[in-house]
Amino acid sequence: MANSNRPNADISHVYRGTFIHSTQQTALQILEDTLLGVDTDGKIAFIEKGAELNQLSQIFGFNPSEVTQLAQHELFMPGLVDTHIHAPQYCYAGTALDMPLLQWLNTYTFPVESRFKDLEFAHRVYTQVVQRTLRNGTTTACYFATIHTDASLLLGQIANDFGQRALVGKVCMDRNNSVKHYKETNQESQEETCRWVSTYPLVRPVVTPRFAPSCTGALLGQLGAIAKNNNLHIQSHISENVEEVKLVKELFPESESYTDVYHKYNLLTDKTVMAHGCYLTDAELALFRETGASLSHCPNSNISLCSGMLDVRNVLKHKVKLGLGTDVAGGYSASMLDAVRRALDTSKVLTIQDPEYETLTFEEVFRLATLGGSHALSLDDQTGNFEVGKDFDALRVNVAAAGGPIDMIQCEGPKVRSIGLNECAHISTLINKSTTFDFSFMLIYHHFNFRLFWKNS
Ligand SMILES: O=c1[nH]c(=O)c2nc[nH]c2[nH]1
Ligand SMILES: [Zn+2]
Repeated sequence: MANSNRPNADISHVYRGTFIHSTQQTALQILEDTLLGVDTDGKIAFIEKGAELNQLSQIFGFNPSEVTQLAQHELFMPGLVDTHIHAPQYCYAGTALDMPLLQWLNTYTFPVESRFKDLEFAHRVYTQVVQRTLRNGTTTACYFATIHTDASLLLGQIANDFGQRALVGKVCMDRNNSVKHYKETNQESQEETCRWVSTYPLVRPVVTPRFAPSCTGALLGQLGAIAKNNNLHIQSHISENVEEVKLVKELFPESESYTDVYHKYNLLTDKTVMAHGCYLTDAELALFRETGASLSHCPNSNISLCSGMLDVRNVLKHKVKLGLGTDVAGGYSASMLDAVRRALDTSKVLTIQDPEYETLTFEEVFRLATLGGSHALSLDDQTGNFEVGKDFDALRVNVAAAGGPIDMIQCEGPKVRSIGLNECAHISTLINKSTTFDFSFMLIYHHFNFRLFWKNS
């Protein structure tokens, strides 16, 4: 029995069945007939083989008859981590994808985001995006809100009330020549960011310069200082599209690169997550590695806005922390399952272009959507996989749910012990299972308390 267990823990729940997750060493580990104990704080107290039941029940003082046994077609996987999503943009997700980034922002995004001054409207959209992402299995989300502090506070409150682990950023921008009413003065942006970070005790506030083109150097510097003085997370966008990279060169001629702009203003730290990074050079990736900053790969958005394709293999080679993001509404789907599929598609397109290119495996992308995301957000001490001491932040997936999209097909021959993407696979596969979320799925999330959500919602 592993000596990392916590025998003094008060056990509130014990589960027995199949658990799948990633570790640093193994992209996908399938643990069959496994026992997992959760303490009264919602933390994992032990993970052991089913055969150890009697011994564990004595050590931890629980009754073996109270163990929850998963059915044959069920499993637990870690909650999905969306490292980059714009909550206000959920209201137009799936539309308005007919322009490249900078024109898209001016034409659609800024006018829509300016409406979030209206708290009633914000409440409606934010409730929907939190409910939808939870139903899709996203137990941790790193949100961009808008420039409006009160509406951003509301998003944090809503995520907290629904039990989603959320990092939320009040967007900062003191530069916007196209939609003039959707920007702040430098002073407002600074003062409102300070109000934002000091008001919210429950949800982690993130310092959020929208991206270099919408902030003056002065504001970037002030935000870097606020983050440093309060030890806060930072999020922004970087090197998403060619025109944007060119614009940054023009706006910040003194900087060596786009990455250097953020670095100069102390915005690259081990609590920074930057979305996209499609056009980062090796030298810029080395700077990410050096500073501990991470990237959020948002493949749906990159394709939908015709921005580019991230070379994930190269990012991993540079040992830069990497998670996946939906980037709603540049990405049209609020599902991390979709992000997994698009990440694989992009990797395969890179292989089509260059047959020598080492395509990502499904297992590697599963890890990006779970452990990789928690690592990218510096939350890997709390979530991302099933390790003793972490929160039991899990999805209980039932592939055989009545009315679900998966057909269970009995077949002769060797038992297939794998998970994958294909909705028509012989053996039900994990990612297929996750598409049953709306039908069958029970989300168990021990964040603040033990809670159970959406059984057969
Ligand atoms: O995909 C994106 N969505 C946005 O809202 C945004 N703002 C700056 N850069 C951005 N990229
Ligand atoms: Zn974005």
